[in-house]
Amino acid sequence: MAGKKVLIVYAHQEPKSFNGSLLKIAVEELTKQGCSVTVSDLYAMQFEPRATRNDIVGHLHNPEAFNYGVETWEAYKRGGLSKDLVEEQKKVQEADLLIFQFPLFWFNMPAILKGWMDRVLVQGFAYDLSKAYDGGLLQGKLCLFSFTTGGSKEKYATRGDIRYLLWPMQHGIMHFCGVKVLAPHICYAPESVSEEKRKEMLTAWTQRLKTLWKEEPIDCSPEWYFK
Ligand SMILES: Cc1cc2nc3c(=O)[nH]c(=O)nc-3n(C[C@H](O)[C@H](O)[C@H](O)COP(=O)(O)OP(=O)(O)OC[C@H]3O[C@@H](n4cnc5c(N)ncnc54)[C@H](O)[C@@H]3O)c2cc1C
Ligand SMILES: [Zn+2]
Repeated sequence: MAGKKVLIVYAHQEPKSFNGSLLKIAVEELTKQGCSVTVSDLYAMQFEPRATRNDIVGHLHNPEAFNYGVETWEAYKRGGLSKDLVEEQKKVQEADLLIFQFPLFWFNMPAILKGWMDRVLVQGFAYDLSKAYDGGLLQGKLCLFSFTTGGSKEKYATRGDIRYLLWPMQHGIMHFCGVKVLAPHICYAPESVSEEKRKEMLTAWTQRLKTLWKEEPIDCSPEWYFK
């Protein structure tokens, strides 16, 4: 929808990859709609995934025993987070929609993207003690997890519901921060299917993006994942 701001957090090393093609489609289609699109290309940025002392500029709240959660919360309040974190938080703050684009690694997101979650979604910025889930500090935003797998759709269907692995990402992270969750977009086994099928999957993503702003978020409750 024209005027909407979208942040795509992208975790693939290779622009010619299938994930790279999905990213390109999203940038082109959303830009065509009049959205302003920002991409955090984590590998290209050499994004630091480790949550360390380096994320705090200046003095520590408690130099005797380092506690990452407490230190980043305190640093956020006094404007003492490292520059790369402040930049990512600004992008999140401005966005109406966050799209995460990645290949599934060990039933989860790649470490570089998990590191983005660990470091950017700081207490005080994304949530607070009494402000979590529907009351999270990133209320009013939408998110969408778009990922590819190695395993086929059929294998995932027989081995159990893929929704289980969405629980920590969608509910544990995004819903916790108050973000509403759109249905995930999963491209199964792009390495194994035919060229024709790959093209079909790319077209389906373009088509979905065309009506994305009309979608209702999922009911991100335990029932959606484990019923
Ligand atoms: C550490 C690790 C852990 C993993 N864990 C899991 C796991 O738990 N579960 C699981 O299911 N999988 C797992 N995988 C597999 C992984 O999820 C897949 O390898 C990945 O999702 C494939 O996506 P890709 O973008 O890298 O594919 P690519 O190999 O980049 O792309 C597939 C094919 O699409 C082609 N292509 C790219 N763009 C286009 C285009 N525009 N038109 C047509 N063709 C195109 C490419 O040339 C390539 O031939 C794991 C992999 C690793 C490395
Ligand atoms: Zn939820």
